[in-house]
Amino acid sequence: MTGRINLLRKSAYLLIFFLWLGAFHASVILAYSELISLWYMPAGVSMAAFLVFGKRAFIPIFLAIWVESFNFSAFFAHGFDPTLLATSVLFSLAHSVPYGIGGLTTRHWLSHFVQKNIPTKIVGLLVIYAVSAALAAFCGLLVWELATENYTNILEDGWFAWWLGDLIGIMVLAPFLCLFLPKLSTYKVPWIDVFYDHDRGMRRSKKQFIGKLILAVLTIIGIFMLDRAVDHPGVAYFVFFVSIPQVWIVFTERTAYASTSLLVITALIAFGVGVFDVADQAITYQFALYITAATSYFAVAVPALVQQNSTLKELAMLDTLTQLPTRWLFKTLVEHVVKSSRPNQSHCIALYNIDNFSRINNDCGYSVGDQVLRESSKIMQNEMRDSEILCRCEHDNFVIFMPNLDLDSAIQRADELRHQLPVLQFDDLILPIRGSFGVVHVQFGESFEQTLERANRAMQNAKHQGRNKVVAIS
Ligand SMILES: Nc1nc2c(ncn2[C@@H]2O[C@H](COP(=O)(O)OP(=O)(O)OP(=O)(O)O)[C@@H](O)[C@H]2O)c(=O)[nH]1
Repeated sequence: MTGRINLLRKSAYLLIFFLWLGAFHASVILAYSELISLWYMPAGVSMAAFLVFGKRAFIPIFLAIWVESFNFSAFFAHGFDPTLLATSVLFSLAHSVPYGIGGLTTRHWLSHFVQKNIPTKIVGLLVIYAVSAALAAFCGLLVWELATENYTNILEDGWFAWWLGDLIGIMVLAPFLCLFLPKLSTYKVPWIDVFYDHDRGMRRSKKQFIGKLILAVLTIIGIFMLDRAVDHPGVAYFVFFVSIPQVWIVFTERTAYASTSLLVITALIAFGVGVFDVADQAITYQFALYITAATSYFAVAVPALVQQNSTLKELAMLDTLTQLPTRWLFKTLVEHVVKSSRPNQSHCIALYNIDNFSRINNDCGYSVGDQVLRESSKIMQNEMRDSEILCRCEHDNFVIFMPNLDLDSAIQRADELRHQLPVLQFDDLILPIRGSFGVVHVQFGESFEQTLERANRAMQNAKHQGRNKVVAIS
Protein backbone atom coordinates (compact mmCIF):
# COMPACT_ATOMS: atom_id res chain seq x y z
CA MET A 1 0.00 0.00 0.00
CA THR A 2 2.76 2.46 1.03
CA GLY A 3 4.73 1.40 -2.08
CA ARG A 4 1.71 2.20 -4.26
CA ILE A 5 1.33 5.62 -2.63
CA ASN A 6 5.04 6.38 -3.16
CA LEU A 7 4.78 5.39 -6.81
CA LEU A 8 1.69 7.56 -7.23
CA ARG A 9 3.49 10.51 -5.67
CA LYS A 10 6.60 10.04 -7.80
CA SER A 11 4.48 9.85 -10.95
CA ALA A 12 2.69 13.01 -9.80
CA TYR A 13 6.08 14.83 -9.72
CA LEU A 14 6.81 13.56 -13.24
CA LEU A 15 3.37 14.76 -14.28
CA ILE A 16 4.11 18.27 -12.95
CA PHE A 17 7.43 18.29 -14.82
CA PHE A 18 5.82 17.37 -18.15
CA LEU A 19 2.75 19.50 -17.52
CA TRP A 20 5.04 22.49 -17.02
CA LEU A 21 6.93 21.77 -20.25
CA GLY A 22 3.64 21.31 -22.15
CA ALA A 23 2.24 24.54 -20.73
CA PHE A 24 5.46 26.37 -21.65
CA HIS A 25 5.29 25.27 -25.30
CA ALA A 26 1.57 26.13 -25.48
CA SER A 27 2.37 29.59 -24.11
CA VAL A 28 5.04 30.15 -26.74
CA ILE A 29 2.25 29.97 -29.35
CA LEU A 30 0.51 32.75 -27.44
CA ALA A 31 3.50 35.12 -27.43
CA TYR A 32 2.11 37.38 -30.13
CA SER A 33 4.84 39.93 -29.72
CA GLU A 34 8.28 39.66 -28.17
CA LEU A 35 7.25 40.36 -24.60
CA ILE A 36 3.56 39.49 -24.60
CA SER A 37 2.52 36.00 -23.69
CA LEU A 38 -1.18 36.63 -23.43
CA TRP A 39 -1.81 33.90 -20.93
CA TYR A 40 1.27 32.36 -19.37
CA MET A 41 0.13 28.86 -18.43
CA PRO A 42 3.37 27.62 -16.79
CA ALA A 43 2.78 30.12 -13.96
CA GLY A 44 -0.59 28.42 -13.33
CA VAL A 45 1.06 24.98 -13.28
CA SER A 46 3.74 26.18 -10.84
CA MET A 47 1.24 27.81 -8.47
CA ALA A 48 -1.10 24.77 -8.54
CA ALA A 49 1.85 22.42 -7.91
CA PHE A 50 3.01 24.44 -4.87
CA LEU A 51 -0.58 24.69 -3.62
CA VAL A 52 -1.14 20.94 -3.77
CA PHE A 53 2.32 19.49 -3.07
CA GLY A 54 3.81 22.28 -0.96
CA LYS A 55 7.61 22.66 -1.04
CA ARG A 56 7.95 19.19 -2.63
CA ALA A 57 6.91 20.80 -5.94
CA PHE A 58 10.14 22.81 -6.05
CA ILE A 59 12.32 20.15 -7.70
CA PRO A 60 10.06 19.22 -10.66
CA ILE A 61 9.26 22.89 -11.32
CA PHE A 62 12.88 24.01 -11.03
CA LEU A 63 14.06 21.19 -13.33
CA ALA A 64 11.38 21.88 -15.94
CA ILE A 65 12.39 25.57 -16.23
CA TRP A 66 16.05 24.68 -16.21
CA VAL A 67 15.54 22.22 -19.10
CA GLU A 68 13.80 24.99 -21.08
CA SER A 69 16.21 27.80 -20.25
CA PHE A 70 19.52 25.96 -20.53
CA ASN A 71 20.90 26.45 -24.00
CA PHE A 72 21.72 22.84 -24.90
CA SER A 73 22.69 23.61 -28.53
CA ALA A 74 25.36 26.16 -27.40
CA PHE A 75 26.56 23.66 -24.81
CA PHE A 76 27.04 20.92 -27.40
CA ALA A 77 28.57 23.31 -29.95
CA HIS A 78 31.06 25.15 -27.70
CA GLY A 79 31.36 22.95 -24.64
CA PHE A 80 30.70 23.90 -21.03
CA ASP A 81 30.17 27.61 -20.38
CA PRO A 82 29.57 28.58 -16.73
CA THR A 83 27.62 31.70 -17.82
CA LEU A 84 25.06 29.52 -19.62
CA LEU A 85 24.63 27.38 -16.54
CA ALA A 86 24.40 30.39 -14.19
CA THR A 87 21.78 32.09 -16.41
CA SER A 88 19.59 29.00 -16.62
CA VAL A 89 19.82 28.41 -12.86
CA LEU A 90 18.95 32.07 -12.21
CA PHE A 91 15.98 31.83 -14.62
CA SER A 92 14.75 28.74 -12.80
CA LEU A 93 15.08 30.43 -9.41
CA ALA A 94 13.43 33.62 -10.68
CA HIS A 95 10.30 31.61 -11.45
CA SER A 96 10.22 28.84 -8.86
CA VAL A 97 11.09 30.92 -5.78
CA PRO A 98 8.32 33.58 -6.16
CA TYR A 99 5.71 30.94 -6.98
CA GLY A 100 7.00 28.70 -4.20
CA ILE A 101 6.60 31.55 -1.70
CA GLY A 102 3.21 32.46 -3.23
CA GLY A 103 1.91 28.87 -3.14
CA LEU A 104 3.03 28.26 0.43
CA THR A 105 1.61 31.60 1.60
CA THR A 106 -1.72 30.78 -0.09
CA ARG A 107 -1.83 27.38 1.66
CA HIS A 108 -1.15 29.11 4.97
CA TRP A 109 -3.78 31.80 4.31
CA LEU A 110 -6.50 29.33 3.38
CA SER A 111 -5.82 26.71 6.04
CA HIS A 112 -5.01 28.90 9.07
CA PHE A 113 -7.50 31.74 8.74
CA VAL A 114 -10.59 29.53 8.68
CA GLN A 115 -12.70 32.09 10.49
CA LYS A 116 -12.36 34.61 7.63
CA ASN A 117 -15.34 34.82 5.29
CA ILE A 118 -15.14 33.83 1.63
CA PRO A 119 -14.84 37.37 0.14
CA THR A 120 -11.90 38.14 2.50
CA LYS A 121 -10.26 34.83 1.59
CA ILE A 122 -10.62 35.63 -2.11
CA VAL A 123 -9.17 39.12 -1.73
CA GLY A 124 -6.21 37.64 0.17
CA LEU A 125 -5.75 34.99 -2.50
CA LEU A 126 -5.75 37.56 -5.31
CA VAL A 127 -3.26 39.79 -3.47
CA ILE A 128 -0.88 36.84 -2.96
CA TYR A 129 -1.26 35.83 -6.62
CA ALA A 130 -0.64 39.40 -7.83
CA VAL A 131 2.44 39.87 -5.63
CA SER A 132 3.98 36.52 -6.61
CA ALA A 133 3.36 37.17 -10.31
CA ALA A 134 4.90 40.67 -9.96
CA LEU A 135 7.94 39.21 -8.21
CA ALA A 136 8.33 36.46 -10.83
CA ALA A 137 7.99 38.99 -13.68
CA PHE A 138 10.51 41.38 -12.11
CA CYS A 139 13.08 38.66 -11.34
CA GLY A 140 12.61 36.94 -14.72
CA LEU A 141 13.05 40.20 -16.65
CA LEU A 142 16.07 41.14 -14.54
CA VAL A 143 17.80 37.84 -15.38
CA TRP A 144 16.87 38.32 -19.03
CA GLU A 145 18.34 41.85 -19.01
CA LEU A 146 21.55 40.49 -17.48
CA ALA A 147 21.74 37.65 -19.99
CA THR A 148 21.12 39.53 -23.22
CA GLU A 149 23.09 42.28 -24.86
CA ASN A 150 20.89 43.04 -27.85
CA TYR A 151 17.86 44.32 -25.95
CA THR A 152 17.64 47.33 -23.64
CA ASN A 153 14.75 48.55 -21.44
CA ILE A 154 13.46 45.01 -21.06
CA LEU A 155 12.15 45.69 -17.57
CA GLU A 156 10.34 48.89 -18.53
CA ASP A 157 8.86 47.52 -21.75
CA GLY A 158 7.93 44.11 -20.51
CA TRP A 159 6.84 44.20 -16.87
CA PHE A 160 3.13 44.90 -17.39
CA ALA A 161 2.44 42.27 -20.06
CA TRP A 162 4.65 39.70 -18.33
CA TRP A 163 3.01 40.30 -14.95
CA LEU A 164 -0.53 40.27 -16.33
CA GLY A 165 0.14 37.16 -18.47
CA ASP A 166 1.52 35.29 -15.45
CA LEU A 167 -1.30 36.48 -13.20
CA ILE A 168 -3.98 35.31 -15.66
CA GLY A 169 -2.17 31.98 -16.04
CA ILE A 170 -2.34 31.46 -12.28
CA MET A 171 -5.91 32.65 -11.86
CA VAL A 172 -7.22 30.46 -14.65
CA LEU A 173 -5.16 27.31 -14.43
CA ALA A 174 -4.53 26.93 -10.68
CA PRO A 175 -8.18 26.32 -9.63
CA PHE A 176 -8.67 23.90 -12.50
CA LEU A 177 -5.51 21.92 -11.70
CA CYS A 178 -6.36 21.96 -7.99
CA LEU A 179 -9.42 19.90 -8.93
CA PHE A 180 -7.31 17.09 -10.42
CA LEU A 181 -3.83 17.10 -8.89
CA PRO A 182 -4.98 16.03 -5.39
CA LYS A 183 -6.86 13.08 -6.94
CA LEU A 184 -3.75 11.92 -8.79
CA SER A 185 -1.42 12.33 -5.87
CA THR A 186 -3.17 11.05 -2.69
CA TYR A 187 -2.19 14.34 -0.98
CA LYS A 188 -5.07 15.77 1.02
CA VAL A 189 -5.80 19.48 0.61
CA PRO A 190 -8.89 20.06 2.75
CA TRP A 191 -8.49 23.85 2.74
CA ILE A 192 -9.50 23.90 -0.94
CA ASP A 193 -12.97 22.72 0.16
CA VAL A 194 -13.88 26.26 1.18
CA PHE A 195 -14.51 26.96 -2.53
CA TYR A 196 -16.45 23.73 -3.09
CA ASP A 197 -18.52 23.47 0.11
CA HIS A 198 -21.53 25.23 -1.33
CA ASP A 199 -21.57 22.90 -4.37
CA ARG A 200 -23.41 20.27 -2.36
CA GLY A 201 -26.55 22.36 -2.38
CA MET A 202 -26.44 23.02 -6.13
CA ARG A 203 -28.17 21.05 -8.82
CA ARG A 204 -26.09 18.99 -11.24
CA SER A 205 -27.27 19.80 -14.72
CA LYS A 206 -24.54 19.28 -17.28
CA LYS A 207 -26.91 20.22 -20.10
CA GLN A 208 -27.62 23.70 -18.75
CA PHE A 209 -23.93 24.29 -18.08
CA ILE A 210 -22.99 23.27 -21.63
CA GLY A 211 -25.76 25.52 -23.01
CA LYS A 212 -24.34 28.54 -21.13
CA LEU A 213 -20.80 27.68 -22.18
CA ILE A 214 -21.81 27.42 -25.84
CA LEU A 215 -23.40 30.86 -25.56
CA ALA A 216 -20.13 32.29 -24.21
CA VAL A 217 -18.10 30.56 -26.93
CA LEU A 218 -20.36 31.87 -29.71
CA THR A 219 -20.12 35.40 -28.23
CA ILE A 220 -16.32 35.24 -28.33
CA ILE A 221 -16.20 33.91 -31.89
CA GLY A 222 -18.67 36.61 -32.96
CA ILE A 223 -16.49 39.35 -31.42
CA PHE A 224 -13.34 38.01 -33.12
CA MET A 225 -15.09 37.88 -36.49
CA LEU A 226 -16.33 41.43 -36.02
CA ASP A 227 -12.87 42.62 -34.96
CA ARG A 228 -11.36 41.02 -38.05
CA ALA A 229 -14.02 42.50 -40.38
CA VAL A 230 -14.14 46.03 -38.93
CA ASP A 231 -10.91 48.00 -38.85
CA HIS A 232 -11.52 49.88 -35.60
CA PRO A 233 -9.58 49.38 -32.32
CA GLY A 234 -12.80 49.83 -30.28
CA VAL A 235 -14.30 46.54 -31.50
CA ALA A 236 -11.95 44.50 -29.31
CA TYR A 237 -13.51 46.09 -26.21
CA PHE A 238 -16.69 44.06 -26.83
CA VAL A 239 -14.76 41.07 -25.45
CA PHE A 240 -15.30 42.44 -21.94
CA PHE A 241 -18.97 41.36 -22.29
CA VAL A 242 -17.77 37.76 -21.99
CA SER A 243 -17.58 38.23 -18.22
CA ILE A 244 -21.40 38.23 -18.18
CA PRO A 245 -21.94 34.57 -19.26
CA GLN A 246 -18.93 33.53 -17.16
CA VAL A 247 -20.31 35.22 -14.03
CA TRP A 248 -23.73 33.69 -14.79
CA ILE A 249 -22.07 30.25 -14.79
CA VAL A 250 -20.27 30.98 -11.51
CA PHE A 251 -23.54 32.14 -9.88
CA THR A 252 -25.54 29.13 -10.96
CA GLU A 253 -23.19 26.18 -11.45
CA ARG A 254 -20.86 24.15 -9.26
CA THR A 255 -17.33 25.49 -8.73
CA ALA A 256 -15.83 22.65 -10.78
CA TYR A 257 -17.93 23.75 -13.79
CA ALA A 258 -17.13 27.41 -13.13
CA SER A 259 -13.36 26.67 -13.16
CA THR A 260 -13.76 24.63 -16.35
CA SER A 261 -15.69 27.38 -18.13
CA LEU A 262 -13.10 29.98 -17.04
CA LEU A 263 -10.41 27.81 -18.59
CA VAL A 264 -12.36 27.22 -21.82
CA ILE A 265 -13.39 30.87 -22.25
CA THR A 266 -9.96 32.34 -21.55
CA ALA A 267 -8.18 29.68 -23.67
CA LEU A 268 -10.47 30.49 -26.56
CA ILE A 269 -9.75 34.21 -26.25
CA ALA A 270 -6.00 33.64 -25.85
CA PHE A 271 -5.66 31.32 -28.86
CA GLY A 272 -8.34 33.18 -30.85
CA VAL A 273 -6.19 36.33 -30.96
CA GLY A 274 -3.71 34.39 -33.14
CA VAL A 275 -6.23 32.34 -35.11
CA PHE A 276 -8.33 35.42 -36.05
CA ASP A 277 -5.21 37.52 -36.59
CA VAL A 278 -6.16 40.37 -34.24
CA ALA A 279 -2.85 40.50 -32.34
CA ASP A 280 -2.67 44.30 -32.74
CA GLN A 281 -5.32 44.41 -29.99
CA ALA A 282 -3.56 41.74 -27.88
CA ILE A 283 -3.28 43.94 -24.77
CA THR A 284 -7.05 44.66 -24.78
CA TYR A 285 -7.80 40.95 -25.02
CA GLN A 286 -5.25 40.24 -22.32
CA PHE A 287 -6.88 42.75 -20.00
CA ALA A 288 -10.30 41.23 -20.75
CA LEU A 289 -8.91 37.83 -19.72
CA TYR A 290 -7.81 39.32 -16.42
CA ILE A 291 -11.16 41.03 -15.76
CA THR A 292 -13.09 37.82 -16.61
CA ALA A 293 -10.91 35.80 -14.24
CA ALA A 294 -11.03 38.38 -11.42
CA THR A 295 -14.84 38.80 -11.60
CA SER A 296 -15.20 35.00 -11.53
CA TYR A 297 -13.21 34.85 -8.30
CA PHE A 298 -15.35 37.47 -6.60
CA ALA A 299 -18.54 35.90 -8.00
CA VAL A 300 -17.75 32.59 -6.22
CA ALA A 301 -18.60 34.39 -2.99
CA VAL A 302 -22.24 34.80 -4.07
CA PRO A 303 -23.32 31.09 -4.30
CA ALA A 304 -21.25 30.44 -1.17
CA LEU A 305 -23.12 33.18 0.73
CA VAL A 306 -26.48 31.98 -0.64
CA GLN A 307 -25.71 28.48 0.66
CA GLN A 308 -24.59 29.86 4.02
CA ASN A 309 -27.80 31.86 4.20
CA SER A 310 -30.01 28.84 3.62
CA THR A 311 -28.06 26.83 6.23
CA LEU A 312 -28.56 29.62 8.76
CA LYS A 313 -32.25 29.79 7.87
CA GLU A 314 -32.55 26.05 8.45
CA LEU A 315 -30.76 26.38 11.78
CA ALA A 316 -33.11 29.18 12.78
CA MET A 317 -36.17 27.15 11.83
CA LEU A 318 -35.42 23.55 12.73
CA ASP A 319 -34.06 22.19 15.97
CA THR A 320 -30.91 20.27 15.07
CA LEU A 321 -31.54 17.40 17.50
CA THR A 322 -35.23 16.67 16.90
CA GLN A 323 -35.82 18.40 13.55
CA LEU A 324 -38.92 19.99 15.10
CA PRO A 325 -39.66 23.68 14.46
CA THR A 326 -37.62 25.98 16.68
CA ARG A 327 -39.18 28.41 19.12
CA TRP A 328 -38.57 31.22 16.58
CA LEU A 329 -40.47 29.45 13.78
CA PHE A 330 -43.23 28.36 16.21
CA LYS A 331 -43.67 31.95 17.41
CA THR A 332 -43.80 33.23 13.81
CA LEU A 333 -46.45 30.66 12.81
CA VAL A 334 -48.56 31.09 15.95
CA GLU A 335 -48.52 34.91 15.70
CA HIS A 336 -49.51 34.64 12.05
CA VAL A 337 -52.52 32.39 12.86
CA VAL A 338 -53.57 34.47 15.86
CA LYS A 339 -53.35 37.76 13.92
CA SER A 340 -55.43 36.44 11.03
CA SER A 341 -58.11 34.92 13.32
CA ARG A 342 -61.64 36.23 13.82
CA PRO A 343 -62.33 37.67 17.33
CA ASN A 344 -64.53 34.72 18.32
CA GLN A 345 -61.92 32.10 17.41
CA SER A 346 -60.25 30.39 20.37
CA HIS A 347 -56.73 28.91 20.38
CA CYS A 348 -54.77 27.14 23.11
CA ILE A 349 -51.20 26.25 23.90
CA ALA A 350 -49.94 23.20 25.80
CA LEU A 351 -46.41 23.16 27.18
CA TYR A 352 -44.99 19.87 28.41
CA ASN A 353 -41.77 18.91 30.14
CA ILE A 354 -40.42 15.37 30.39
CA ASP A 355 -40.54 14.19 34.00
CA ASN A 356 -37.22 13.55 35.74
CA PHE A 357 -35.32 13.92 32.51
CA SER A 358 -32.09 14.89 34.23
CA ARG A 359 -32.19 11.48 35.95
CA ILE A 360 -32.12 9.79 32.51
CA ASN A 361 -29.11 11.92 31.60
CA ASN A 362 -27.35 11.16 34.87
CA ASP A 363 -28.13 7.43 35.00
CA CYS A 364 -27.91 6.45 31.34
CA GLY A 365 -25.74 9.14 29.80
CA TYR A 366 -26.32 12.27 27.77
CA SER A 367 -26.51 10.38 24.46
CA VAL A 368 -29.41 8.24 25.76
CA GLY A 369 -31.00 11.52 26.90
CA ASP A 370 -30.60 12.83 23.35
CA GLN A 371 -32.16 9.67 21.95
CA VAL A 372 -35.11 10.04 24.33
CA LEU A 373 -35.67 13.60 23.11
CA ARG A 374 -35.39 12.50 19.46
CA GLU A 375 -37.56 9.37 19.69
CA SER A 376 -40.26 10.82 21.91
CA SER A 377 -40.59 13.94 19.76
CA LYS A 378 -40.85 11.78 16.62
CA ILE A 379 -43.71 9.81 18.18
CA MET A 380 -45.47 12.97 19.38
CA GLN A 381 -45.04 14.59 15.98
CA ASN A 382 -46.87 11.63 14.41
CA GLU A 383 -49.72 12.17 16.87
CA MET A 384 -50.23 15.79 15.82
CA ARG A 385 -53.35 16.79 13.90
CA ASP A 386 -52.80 18.66 10.63
CA SER A 387 -53.64 21.99 12.27
CA GLU A 388 -51.43 21.44 15.35
CA ILE A 389 -47.80 22.53 15.61
CA LEU A 390 -45.26 20.85 17.87
CA CYS A 391 -42.03 22.66 18.72
CA ARG A 392 -39.00 21.99 20.91
CA CYS A 393 -38.90 25.13 23.01
CA GLU A 394 -35.67 24.44 24.92
CA HIS A 395 -34.05 21.54 26.81
CA ASP A 396 -36.83 18.96 27.50
CA ASN A 397 -39.63 21.56 27.11
CA PHE A 398 -42.02 21.09 24.17
CA VAL A 399 -44.95 23.31 23.14
CA ILE A 400 -48.03 22.42 21.12
CA PHE A 401 -50.22 24.98 19.39
CA MET A 402 -53.84 23.84 19.35
CA PRO A 403 -55.83 26.12 17.08
CA ASN A 404 -59.62 26.39 17.17
CA LEU A 405 -59.99 24.69 20.55
CA ASP A 406 -61.55 26.10 23.72
CA LEU A 407 -59.76 25.52 27.02
CA ASP A 408 -61.78 22.42 28.02
CA SER A 409 -61.22 20.69 24.68
CA ALA A 410 -57.52 21.63 24.86
CA ILE A 411 -57.20 20.04 28.32
CA GLN A 412 -58.83 16.88 26.96
CA ARG A 413 -56.55 16.88 23.93
CA ALA A 414 -53.45 17.43 26.11
CA ASP A 415 -54.46 14.47 28.25
CA GLU A 416 -54.82 12.31 25.12
CA LEU A 417 -51.32 13.33 24.08
CA ARG A 418 -49.91 12.72 27.56
CA HIS A 419 -51.01 9.10 27.18
CA GLN A 420 -49.18 8.89 23.85
CA LEU A 421 -45.79 9.56 25.43
CA PRO A 422 -43.95 6.31 24.68
CA VAL A 423 -42.17 3.62 26.61
CA LEU A 424 -38.75 3.55 24.95
CA GLN A 425 -36.37 0.64 24.86
CA PHE A 426 -32.60 0.93 24.29
CA ASP A 427 -31.04 -2.55 24.35
CA ASP A 428 -31.95 -3.90 27.82
CA LEU A 429 -32.98 -0.51 29.11
CA ILE A 430 -36.72 0.19 29.31
CA LEU A 431 -37.66 3.83 29.84
CA PRO A 432 -41.29 4.82 30.29
CA ILE A 433 -41.47 8.49 29.30
CA ARG A 434 -43.85 10.67 31.27
CA GLY A 435 -44.62 14.35 31.02
CA SER A 436 -46.26 17.20 32.90
CA PHE A 437 -48.51 19.42 30.81
CA GLY A 438 -49.58 23.05 31.31
CA VAL A 439 -52.46 24.30 29.15
CA VAL A 440 -53.54 27.91 28.58
CA HIS A 441 -55.90 29.81 26.35
CA VAL A 442 -54.26 32.36 24.00
CA GLN A 443 -55.63 35.66 25.24
CA PHE A 444 -56.36 38.65 23.04
CA GLY A 445 -53.71 41.39 23.33
CA GLU A 446 -51.23 39.12 25.10
CA SER A 447 -47.74 38.66 23.67
CA PHE A 448 -46.42 35.23 22.68
CA GLU A 449 -43.92 35.35 25.54
CA GLN A 450 -46.65 36.14 28.07
CA THR A 451 -48.77 33.19 26.85
CA LEU A 452 -45.75 30.88 27.09
CA GLU A 453 -44.97 32.19 30.58
CA ARG A 454 -48.51 31.29 31.75
CA ALA A 455 -48.24 27.83 30.12
CA ASN A 456 -44.93 27.32 31.94
CA ARG A 457 -46.55 28.27 35.23
CA ALA A 458 -49.35 25.74 34.59
CA MET A 459 -46.74 23.08 33.82
CA GLN A 460 -44.86 23.88 37.03
CA ASN A 461 -48.17 23.44 38.92
CA ALA A 462 -48.49 19.98 37.34
CA LYS A 463 -44.96 19.17 38.56
CA HIS A 464 -45.83 20.33 42.08
CA GLN A 465 -48.98 18.21 42.05
CA GLY A 466 -46.93 15.05 41.51
CA ARG A 467 -45.96 15.13 37.78
CA ASN A 468 -47.47 13.19 34.84
CA LYS A 469 -50.56 15.45 34.89
CA VAL A 470 -52.35 18.10 32.85
CA VAL A 471 -53.00 21.39 34.64
CA ALA A 472 -54.65 24.41 33.06
CA ILE A 473 -54.79 28.06 34.05
CA SER A 474 -57.16 30.45 32.37
N1 LIG B 1 -29.50 14.82 26.67
C1 LIG B 1 -29.80 16.10 26.64
N2 LIG B 1 -30.07 16.74 27.81
C2 LIG B 1 -30.41 18.03 27.79
C3 LIG B 1 -30.47 18.77 26.61
N3 LIG B 1 -30.82 20.05 26.92
C4 LIG B 1 -30.97 20.09 28.25
N4 LIG B 1 -30.74 18.88 28.79
C5 LIG B 1 -30.80 18.47 30.17
O1 LIG B 1 -32.16 18.37 30.52
C6 LIG B 1 -32.26 18.42 31.91
C7 LIG B 1 -33.48 19.27 32.27
O2 LIG B 1 -33.88 18.93 33.51
P1 LIG B 1 -35.17 19.60 34.18
O3 LIG B 1 -36.30 19.58 33.23
O4 LIG B 1 -34.77 20.98 34.67
O5 LIG B 1 -35.42 18.69 35.40
P2 LIG B 1 -35.95 17.19 35.37
O6 LIG B 1 -34.87 16.26 35.77
O7 LIG B 1 -36.61 16.90 34.07
O8 LIG B 1 -36.97 17.21 36.52
P3 LIG B 1 -38.42 17.76 36.48
O9 LIG B 1 -38.51 18.68 35.34
O10 LIG B 1 -38.60 18.44 37.80
O11 LIG B 1 -39.27 16.56 36.32
C8 LIG B 1 -30.94 18.98 32.45
O12 LIG B 1 -30.22 17.92 33.02
C9 LIG B 1 -30.22 19.42 31.18
O13 LIG B 1 -28.81 19.24 31.27
C10 LIG B 1 -30.17 18.09 25.39
O14 LIG B 1 -30.19 18.65 24.29
N5 LIG B 1 -29.84 16.78 25.46
